[in-house]
Amino acid sequence: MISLSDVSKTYNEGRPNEVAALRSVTLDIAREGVTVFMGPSGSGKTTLLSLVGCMARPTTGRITLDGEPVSGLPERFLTELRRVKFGFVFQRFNLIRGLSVLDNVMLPAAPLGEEPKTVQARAMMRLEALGLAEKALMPVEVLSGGETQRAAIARALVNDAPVLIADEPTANLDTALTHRFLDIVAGLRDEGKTVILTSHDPRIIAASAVTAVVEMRDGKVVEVRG
Ligand SMILES: Nc1ncnc2c1ncn2[C@@H]1O[C@H](COP(=O)(O)OP(=O)(O)OP(=O)(O)O)[C@@H](O)[C@H]1O
Repeated sequence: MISLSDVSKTYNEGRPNEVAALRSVTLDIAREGVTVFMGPSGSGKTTLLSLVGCMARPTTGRITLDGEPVSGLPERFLTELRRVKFGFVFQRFNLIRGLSVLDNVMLPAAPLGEEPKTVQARAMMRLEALGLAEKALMPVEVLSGGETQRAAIARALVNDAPVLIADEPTANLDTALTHRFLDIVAGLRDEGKTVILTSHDPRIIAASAVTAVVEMRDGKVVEVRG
C-alpha cells in the first residue's frame, strides 16, 4: 500500500509565482492493481505521480510505502528506493539515441553492479514478452512509436521493480496501440505488479484492466472509484 496523508505540494513557495499544485491529498493506493490519476490539465496528476514515485518530496504531509515513511528520507535513500521499487515510463520515453534497444533496456541495472549476462537475460526476456526481441540490437531511433513505448516499458521493468509508473502513457498512441498498451498493463497486473498511471484518455479510464480511478481537480482528490 502507498499512503498519502494530508499531502500538499507548493512550487516556488513564498514567491510571486507560487503554485499550490496539491492541496491536502489523503489517498491509499493498493499494491494489487492498476490505478489511474485523471483530471483536467493542471489539476496535479503529474505532481502526485512524482511524489508517489519518490521523484520529489511533499511540501507538507506524509507518504508511506508499505508502512515505511518515505517523504522525509534524504536524497541518497530516495535514489536507492526509486531504483529498487519503481520503474518509470516517461511521456517522451527518454530512450538514448545512438544506443541499441537492448543497451537502453539494460541501463537502469548499471548501478546495481550485477553480471552483465544476468541483466542481459532479464532484458531479453522482457523484450521477448513485449514482441521486441528481433529489434534488440537495432538503434532505438529506428523504432516506431508503439515499439518505442514498449522499449521504454521493458527498460522500466528490467530491475523487476514492483511498481510501474507512467505519465500519460497513451498520449501519442492510436487506438490499436492503446489497446496493446492496456493488454501489457493487464499482464503486469496479473504478474502482481502495481501500475500507476496518469491519463486524460477515456479509453484508459474505462479499461477493464484499471482497478481504481482517482479524479483530481485543482490539486485535490475529488473522487476515488474502484
Ligand atoms: N516544476 C514546477 N514549477 C512550478 N510549477 C509547476 C511545476 N510543475 C507543475 N507546476 C504547476 O503545478 C500545477 C499542477 O501541475 P501538474 O503537472 O501536476 O498537472 P497535471 O494535472 O499533470 O497537468 P497536465 O495534464 O497538463 O500534464 C500546474 O499549475 C503547473 O503549472
